[in-house]
Amino acid sequence: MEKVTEKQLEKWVDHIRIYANNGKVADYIPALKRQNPEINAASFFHLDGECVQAGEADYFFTIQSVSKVLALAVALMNHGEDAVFSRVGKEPTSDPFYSISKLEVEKPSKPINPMINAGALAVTNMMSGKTTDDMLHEILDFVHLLTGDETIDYDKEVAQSEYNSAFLNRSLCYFMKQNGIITGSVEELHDVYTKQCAIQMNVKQLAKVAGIFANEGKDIETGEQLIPHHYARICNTFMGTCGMYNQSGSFAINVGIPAKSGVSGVIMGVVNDVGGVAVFGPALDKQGNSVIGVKLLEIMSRYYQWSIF
Ligand SMILES: NC(=O)CC[C@H](N)C(=O)O
Repeated sequence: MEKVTEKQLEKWVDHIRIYANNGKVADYIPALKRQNPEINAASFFHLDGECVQAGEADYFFTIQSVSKVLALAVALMNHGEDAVFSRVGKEPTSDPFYSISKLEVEKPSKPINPMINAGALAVTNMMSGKTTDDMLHEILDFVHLLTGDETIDYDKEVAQSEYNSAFLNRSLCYFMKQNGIITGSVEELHDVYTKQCAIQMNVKQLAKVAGIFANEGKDIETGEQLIPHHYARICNTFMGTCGMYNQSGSFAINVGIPAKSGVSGVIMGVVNDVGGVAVFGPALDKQGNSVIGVKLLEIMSRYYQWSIF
């Protein structure tokens, strides 16, 4: 298969810039509203270790919902499949990521999957640490392990801004607490969740993380199994079926790779046995996915024939 070259990537990133006009920066988290819609960046991490990038590849953004995949991997490694899936389902949904409706109608009342907010909150509630700091560090330590970069931290301003305004997410938690899906303090859970969403990375670091999911959970340089293969597969499957929220179906048709987006405007994509891709551009479509991110992945998938279908 032809390799992704920096020259080609630069050409595409330049070409898709204009599509940012079709979207809107997320504004329900006040600190995200300030993001510049013109910024865009992309990176591809090949499984032979070569990393190419284009645009503002050193720009740090918060990973937001991409953290849902990482927390899920940690929860699976800590507790195993049965425990995790006793608290969260495995099915896709046509509801938006912040929806509460299925919690009320589904019996038993567990969140439909771990890629929507309710499911992710239930997963974060499974971190083993005793204090909120320990819980956050389980996720951060995992990010450090995958990237090999211990300087990665969270953006305090974005975390605080979401913490101050996340009333809908609190409602999801109270609903789940009433139904025995989560335990403990809702405020403490929010403290951890908003900080995990505010973990800061650039596209190069995130493309490397995606590369590990594309490499059966193994470190790209050393081959060390960082995530058990079966759990990496579960994460990839969730990305493939639910990672783009209620756009996962059309994304599967148009792109056809496991991917996870976040409302900051990031998308992480997994090209199995080939490499990991990360794209950033803060203007979002109606479903909350980066407009230029989706566009770029459509172009790349078509050109390199990445679709798994
Ligand atoms: N789609 C997203 O990226 C959502 C993440 C965001 N922190 C929230 O919970 O609303």
